[in-house]
Amino acid sequence: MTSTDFVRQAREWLAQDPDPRTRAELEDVLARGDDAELAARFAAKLEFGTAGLRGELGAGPNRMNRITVMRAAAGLARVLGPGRHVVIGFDARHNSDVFAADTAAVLTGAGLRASVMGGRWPTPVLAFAVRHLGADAGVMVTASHNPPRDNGYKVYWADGGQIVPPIDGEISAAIDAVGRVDELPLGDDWVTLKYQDIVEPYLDAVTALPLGDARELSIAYTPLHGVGGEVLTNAMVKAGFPAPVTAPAQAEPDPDFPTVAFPNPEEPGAMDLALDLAVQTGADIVLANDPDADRCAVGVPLSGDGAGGGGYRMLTGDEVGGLLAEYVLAHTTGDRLVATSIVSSTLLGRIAEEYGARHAETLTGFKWIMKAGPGLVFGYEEALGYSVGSDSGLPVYDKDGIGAALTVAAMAAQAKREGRTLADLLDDQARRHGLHATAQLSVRVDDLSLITRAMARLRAEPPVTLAGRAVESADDLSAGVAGLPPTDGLRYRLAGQARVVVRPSGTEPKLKCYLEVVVPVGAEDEGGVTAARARAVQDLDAIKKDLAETLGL
Ligand SMILES: O=P([O-])(O)O[C@H]1O[C@H](COP(=O)(O)O)[C@@H](O)[C@H](O)[C@H]1O
Ligand SMILES: [Mg+2]
Repeated sequence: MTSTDFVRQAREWLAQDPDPRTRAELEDVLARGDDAELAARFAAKLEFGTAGLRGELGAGPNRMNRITVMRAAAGLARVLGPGRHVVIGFDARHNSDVFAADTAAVLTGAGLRASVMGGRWPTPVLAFAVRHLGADAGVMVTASHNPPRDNGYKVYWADGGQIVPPIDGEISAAIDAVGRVDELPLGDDWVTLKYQDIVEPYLDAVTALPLGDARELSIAYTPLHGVGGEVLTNAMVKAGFPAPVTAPAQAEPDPDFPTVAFPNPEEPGAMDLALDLAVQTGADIVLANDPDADRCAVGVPLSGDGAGGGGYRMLTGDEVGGLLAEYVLAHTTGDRLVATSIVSSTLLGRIAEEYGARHAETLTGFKWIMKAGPGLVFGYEEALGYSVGSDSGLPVYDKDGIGAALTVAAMAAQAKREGRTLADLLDDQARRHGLHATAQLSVRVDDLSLITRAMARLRAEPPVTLAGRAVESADDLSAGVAGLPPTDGLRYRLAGQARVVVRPSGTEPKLKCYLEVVVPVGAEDEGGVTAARARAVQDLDAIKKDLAETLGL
């Protein structure tokens, strides 16, 4: 396409854009004759990725804006049809409330029913609401943990899980068939859901999870400037825990996330304030939610006696996933399924076997984990996402940072009562199954083509060894392996039970490499778990270093 085509498209865009800010921005791009900027906005469009539509705010189909959102809502309306009921939630990001109202206006204008959250509540509240209200679909306006300039649109179906193929494709096709947004009929008769209509029932559901009866625990917490604070605190108090001490500078929702480079507990530095707070208050554990509170990060004291004076370390999502899996399996009965993604730890399979439960692996993304099969009582992924269930099933068919935080607190309080810590429970698991240690190498790029080229290079010249370990097998996930749908990714199995998966992120301009090593735990007089941990760190670092060189990014 030529720059003249993009100029024409930009003018058509301007003629229907209801937002004066994006109009002014696009007028400026046109006035400057910035062809590269026009192409970045008009040469592609946002597509449903790992977690719905997600992208930078701004004018054009490849950006999040009122037109993109109204078109998405119109597409959704066409697939669902008149009379159907959609629940809509939104976080505290720039324009999230406007996008939620636009969605409700388009849906009701098309003859559907819409219920809109009356406050900026967590994503799991929306996921819960879809099932609780018996709605046909849900929309959550959020870009989760992305930088402040981004926003996004998660779509849920009647089962309360995020959409997967073929429904996402049907909605995309319906979006493509939408004409001008200024010709869409708009309604204004939607229902506003109050706290007691939906957050209260959500709290009833998550506090009904098996949480034991130990409650003595001091928690340092941060919602990372997102929407988790109020609901998490209320959930903890309702369950009988002391209210967590929250990092004051990050307690209230703020779309600019001023104290962190990236509002993602996985990113370096994001947990600093919460970790400082834990040291000051001598907390037993550190908890964090990502800004839409569907993720949960956990930190534990470094010193063996559980006192915080020696500082804290953040657990990996796989460590928390392993602990939660065992907790859920110990508190449920019957034929149970636990699931994780292919980029997460293989330890889950071992734990499942120990408890006589079934185990499944899915593609990355909670939308897939929730579709793992019947009898699912627990799902998790390394990216700090967990859905915790009980004998009566899962309260939320998506990851739930609040339900996970409650369960982690219950586990930590029970351990504390027994004079132990979560770190001790991790050591127990390592002794039984070998130390399964995971790490991530993630490279952020400005130019997405660097990722495409790196993947192509790996396919053309697969590594033969990594950190001195032979690559025993290489799977190209784009061919669809082990019955999984095809996806862009490569999986290497290395000598000595190590594994590496490389894939482009579906939510951010990043290439992600997921590493796992399994280190046998020797006798205590040979150093036991401590020695195995030291060895795992060395092994993971060595693989990371070699991989970084191989990628050349
Ligand atoms: O943003 P969230 O918290 O919803 O999290 C989303 O993105 C994560 C990272 O995905 P990717 O590796 O493709 O960037 C996924 O693991 C997760 O399932 C998805 O819901
Ligand atoms: Mg999130």
